[in-house]
Amino acid sequence: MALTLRNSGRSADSHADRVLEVVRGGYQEHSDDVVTLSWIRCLNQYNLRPDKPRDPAVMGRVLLEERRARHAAVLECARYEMTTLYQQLADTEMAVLLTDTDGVILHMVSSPEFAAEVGPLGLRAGGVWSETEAGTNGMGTCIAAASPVCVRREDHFYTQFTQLTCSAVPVCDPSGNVVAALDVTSRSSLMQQHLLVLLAMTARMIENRLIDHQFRSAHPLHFHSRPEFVYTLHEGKLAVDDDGRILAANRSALFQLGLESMDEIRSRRIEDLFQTSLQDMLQRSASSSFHPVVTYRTNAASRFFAVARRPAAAADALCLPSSAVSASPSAGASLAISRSRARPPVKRAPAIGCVFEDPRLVAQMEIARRVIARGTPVLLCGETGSGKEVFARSLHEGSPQASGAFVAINCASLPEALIESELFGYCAGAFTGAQRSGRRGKIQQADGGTLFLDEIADMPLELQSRLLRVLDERRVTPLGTEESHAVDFQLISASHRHLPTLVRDGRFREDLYYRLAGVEVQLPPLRERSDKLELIRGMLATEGGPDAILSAEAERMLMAHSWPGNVRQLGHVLRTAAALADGAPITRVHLPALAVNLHAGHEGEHAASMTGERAGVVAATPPCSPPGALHGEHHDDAHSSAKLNPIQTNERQLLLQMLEQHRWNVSNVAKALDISRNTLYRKIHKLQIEVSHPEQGA
Ligand SMILES: Nc1ncnc2c1ncn2[C@@H]1O[C@H](COP(=O)(O)OP(=O)(O)OP(=O)(O)O)[C@@H](O)[C@H]1O
Repeated sequence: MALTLRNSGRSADSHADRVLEVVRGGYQEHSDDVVTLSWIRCLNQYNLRPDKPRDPAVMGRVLLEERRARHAAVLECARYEMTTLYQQLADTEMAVLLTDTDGVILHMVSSPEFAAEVGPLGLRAGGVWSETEAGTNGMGTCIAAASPVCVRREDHFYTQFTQLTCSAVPVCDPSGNVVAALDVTSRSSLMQQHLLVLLAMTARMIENRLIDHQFRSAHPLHFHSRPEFVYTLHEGKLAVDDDGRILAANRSALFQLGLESMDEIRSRRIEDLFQTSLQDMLQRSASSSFHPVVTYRTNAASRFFAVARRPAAAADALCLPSSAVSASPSAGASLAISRSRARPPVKRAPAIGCVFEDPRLVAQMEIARRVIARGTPVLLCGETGSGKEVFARSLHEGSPQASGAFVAINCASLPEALIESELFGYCAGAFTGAQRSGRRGKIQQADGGTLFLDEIADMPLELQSRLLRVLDERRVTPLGTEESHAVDFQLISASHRHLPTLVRDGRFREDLYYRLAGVEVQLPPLRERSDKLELIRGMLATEGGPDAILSAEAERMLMAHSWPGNVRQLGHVLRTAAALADGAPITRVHLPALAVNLHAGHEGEHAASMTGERAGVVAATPPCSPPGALHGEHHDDAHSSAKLNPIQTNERQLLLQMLEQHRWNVSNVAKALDISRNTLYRKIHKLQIEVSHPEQGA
């Protein structure tokens, strides 16, 4: 009943009246609705009045820094995960926030524009969002209720926050106590269920990192009832001392062992839980190259797959290169290592003949450069031959690790059995046929540089979990040895297949997908690139030699072709044409493969784009413009977006795409984006989009 009234827009004149009516109307007695309970606390316990809003409370710099120092461990473990979450959500009108248990914002990730908009509300570092200060809100209510919450617009206690929607989850320390709230606050109230799942996953990653961070001198023990879940976010994780006593456990460990709280597991021995000892587990794990080994629950038939390892601190002392040791004296070494080596980005000209002038590509490159410099992995998607590897090399060359190696591995071209040793390397005598001296794997070769995993969709499932672990821990363990090595590399992966579909079909790990796709770059197929002419001319010089000349007719044919094989096919055609012309200008007779297509005209274009769709290509690049006025819009688009910054250019493309999808009906687009028409018009104006199309059905 309270819930119905709370959500009703008709039964009270204003938001504040509605809050008062729900709380005082006697609906609260049997309510277990988290928001109603929070309203009751605000009014009855904290004496807040929804009709008397307070000025936002914001902590001064000195006090904030003191707090940050006190919460240094959780902050260090959360920063990277928060940035990754922000990039995955890819919404400029939202912020990812972390508060301590007093509701003080310790860290916030958002666009500068959104930060400027919400700063006056107190949504910034130092802002105090406890329920006692800010009434019902995502962060404060999550802490008060010690559970995940979603506080949509009118769920807020104070009217001034009803433009925002917040979802938040608690983050626990290795003792199981709530130490922080992780929150996403945005203008949109859509997809909150989905968001809560992502937030919970991010909180689990932070909690797992906290265990590693706090118990570096303990043996980590990873386990799950299914072997493929070991080394993933779903694994049970224990920290065990030299005597086999359990010091800490993550939530999954408690759940799988059927225990309720940390108190039930702390100080128990491995033998109390499993039919094995720590020493036995360490030995068997080492001889299986750290693939999970079978063990059973003590006094029960439940079977688990587990791996035990030496403490990270001991392994560091043995394996870290001296530069890394001296650069990271703190306990958080594995996190500090990658930052300690950061070098300023090296600006290099792209390789000769490498053309990237399409504004979308330029914007994508700019974004990719920025994130890879901060250690975030980049996933390149695009049709075969669209230039993913060329893009990856170019990205590496302009990155802080450009002086390191660019190490590429094609997961589709290696036999499954070889990928593992190629990636992780092996020590002397690891298996029959291994080189006597052992071999450094590609991951170690990429240390200090960039690892490029091409056709990542073809990586076998078992290896996906090992790769995930390397990415989480930034350490690699070659086959046949127990010693792990700290590694610091930039990761770029690529696929022409639609990874979310493979995830849905259970053929690709979801957690690895999210790990790889820190930022997802969609490379447009050649037929959609606005720099096609520059590419043709640039590639003619590399493929045909400096003397190769194109006749106007040949250039027209090349421009009109639909290029199902993309840039690679263009290269072949130009090479063949230059050889056939033998120094004379290239004409129609030197392009026999294209002659048919010229007459086929638009049919060819359409067929090609359909082929792309059938092959499961993600439609994140704008579809080919429909004929007529909209076509003109796209040409204009390329021209005017040159004045925008890369993020705005990207935003503009997305908005154009939506406007086209909704046949330029601004009202429908505003509805789909869950913003007002005025806000949308302001955006359209800011992003220099000309709306010459009359609204249809508005
Ligand atoms: N921007 C570019 N400028 C010049 N040449 C390019 C460009 N992009 C791609 N090429 C050429 O096109 C060919 C294919 O490029 P690349 O191997 O990067 O494509 P890919 O998308 O990685 O292909 P696959 O999906 O088959 O791995 C290469 O020979 C490369 O030289």
